[in-house]
Amino acid sequence: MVESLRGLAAAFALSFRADRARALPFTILFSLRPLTLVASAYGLKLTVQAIQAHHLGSTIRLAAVIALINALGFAAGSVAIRLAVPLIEQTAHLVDRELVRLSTTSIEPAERSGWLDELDLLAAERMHLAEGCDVTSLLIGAVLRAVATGVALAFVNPFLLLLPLLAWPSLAAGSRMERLRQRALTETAADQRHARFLFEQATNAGPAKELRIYGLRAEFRSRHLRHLLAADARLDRAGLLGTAYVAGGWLVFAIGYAGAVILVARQAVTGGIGLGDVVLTLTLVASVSQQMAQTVRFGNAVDNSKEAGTRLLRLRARAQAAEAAWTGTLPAPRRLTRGIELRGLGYRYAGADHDALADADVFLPAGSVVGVVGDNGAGKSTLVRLLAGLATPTQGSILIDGTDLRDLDLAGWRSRITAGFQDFAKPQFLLRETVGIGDLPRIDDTLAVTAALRAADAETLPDSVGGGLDTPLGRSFDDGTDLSGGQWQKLAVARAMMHDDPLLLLLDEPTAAIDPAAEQVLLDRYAAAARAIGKATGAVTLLVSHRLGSMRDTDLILVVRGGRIAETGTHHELLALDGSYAQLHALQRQAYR
Ligand SMILES: Nc1ncnc2c1ncn2[C@@H]1O[C@H](COP(=O)(O)OP(=O)(O)OP(=O)(O)O)[C@@H](O)[C@H]1O
Repeated sequence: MVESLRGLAAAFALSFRADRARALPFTILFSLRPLTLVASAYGLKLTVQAIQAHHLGSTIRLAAVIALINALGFAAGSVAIRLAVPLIEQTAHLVDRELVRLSTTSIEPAERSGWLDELDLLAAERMHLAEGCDVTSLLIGAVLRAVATGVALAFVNPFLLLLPLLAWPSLAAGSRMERLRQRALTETAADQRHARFLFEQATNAGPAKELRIYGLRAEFRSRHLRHLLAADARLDRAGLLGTAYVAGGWLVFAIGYAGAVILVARQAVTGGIGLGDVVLTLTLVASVSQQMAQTVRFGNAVDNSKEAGTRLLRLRARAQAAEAAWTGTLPAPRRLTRGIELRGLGYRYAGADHDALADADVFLPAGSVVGVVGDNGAGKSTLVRLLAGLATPTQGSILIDGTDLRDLDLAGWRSRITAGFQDFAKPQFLLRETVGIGDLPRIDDTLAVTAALRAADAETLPDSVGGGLDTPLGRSFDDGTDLSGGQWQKLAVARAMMHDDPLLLLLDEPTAAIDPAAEQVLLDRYAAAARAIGKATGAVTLLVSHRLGSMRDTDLILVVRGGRIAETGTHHELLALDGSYAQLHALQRQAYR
């Protein structure tokens, strides 16, 4: 209960953060507006009494006051609605910014798939968060109206106070219905995610090609449908059960409503109350039922916002906990003098039954270029993630010139890393920015961008795309130029060359999309640049690759197998060892002969 109220408060607070100037008057107007209905019913009672007493002056004055109250209520309602639209839009923008922030937390929570499911659900519920202020004001208004109605009815007959209580089951049923729906949504998140990924694969130009060639359209359609149907069936079951609860709740209220009308009619006939009280009671009782119908309808909206707000708080807490695991504050060294040591290093993903990396003990000397090879799933990318501080070790440690990486300030360490990945980003920016973001302060430094492009064997790219460095890249621009996979990857490598004083250069399969001739040129240039940087700052370069040809000139090679570092040495030492590296090397030589 407390947790879900905190969720609603979090959703409510978002609107105040997004647009306080609109949120405050909106909340006041929308919350107080329902009170005008109770005030108007009370005015009606006084008017009937004035008519019965034949006071024309009082009757006219009271009628004028009722008209004024109603006009105020109407005006408050229309101003609030005008404020609501831009307020919800502004809040939705803030929610989007928060979603981007959460999905790019500096350290990923270890349980990544659960984390991604929650993020997906929150993205789908973004409008429930954006409407947090709307529904909270509605709730405050409903509570104020219920209290005022209760007080007015209690003066007529204290038993009438039971009526709002009898409305409770239908409210509780509405909220139960929403909880059932939310549980069903959480339980079907995996099916919905599968369905969405299959849909994206089928509708995305690149992957859709394979679907056509392999005749997979029917297979994809049936798998997509299977996941959708599984999710729908579970949601339908929750919907049916919820509807049964709500119908039961309404039945209880209908019985109470009939009882209230009979009670007041009896009291009036026996002379217990006057006509004014009858009018007051019937107006308020009718309005209670109307309010209940509205509250059940909007009760779902309140529950939706509560759920979305609770999910937001949960995700914030998980992101915070993951980031809090990194407590270091020491600045990164200006240069590496000794190197990087992996001491008993290991990592196990949350929920996994085995270590992705275990007992890694190896020293990477300052200024060296280190190659990492191994089968798919051996643990190479996990090592890269640990070195980049994207995840924290679950075993052992990484020592940077003798200092535990976790004792270093994360942002400071990251500012001294460059990285190029196989699954590189395709930012929809100008060409110069696509490279320049590798070192944000120098995003517009033409000389630095050009040098980085040269180091990535991409110096001719700006001219070949036609618009030079200022060419907009990507399909999100009207006049944007899309690049080939290899061209995008060269820009990712160029980004990794923007920094001029890194301590660690990470390249995880940086040339997978690049043709062999261009790959050799790129790796030669990259290695030359990396060695120059290594001389200046003692930087260690880590190159993950399946192509052993690119390992020949490295200073040290780590062969990773089944999450362990199985062999270490130079290319020649490993060939002489005649182990798995030598076997792989022989295999690749045969393949390329
Ligand atoms: N997010 C994750 N959650 C759970 N397990 C994961 C996750 N990412 C990777 N793993 C597991 O960790 C192990 C090591 O994966 P890793 O990505 O480090 O391998 P890799 O050597 O880089 O493989 P590849 O050459 O295919 O890129 C694998 O068994 C993989 O299934």
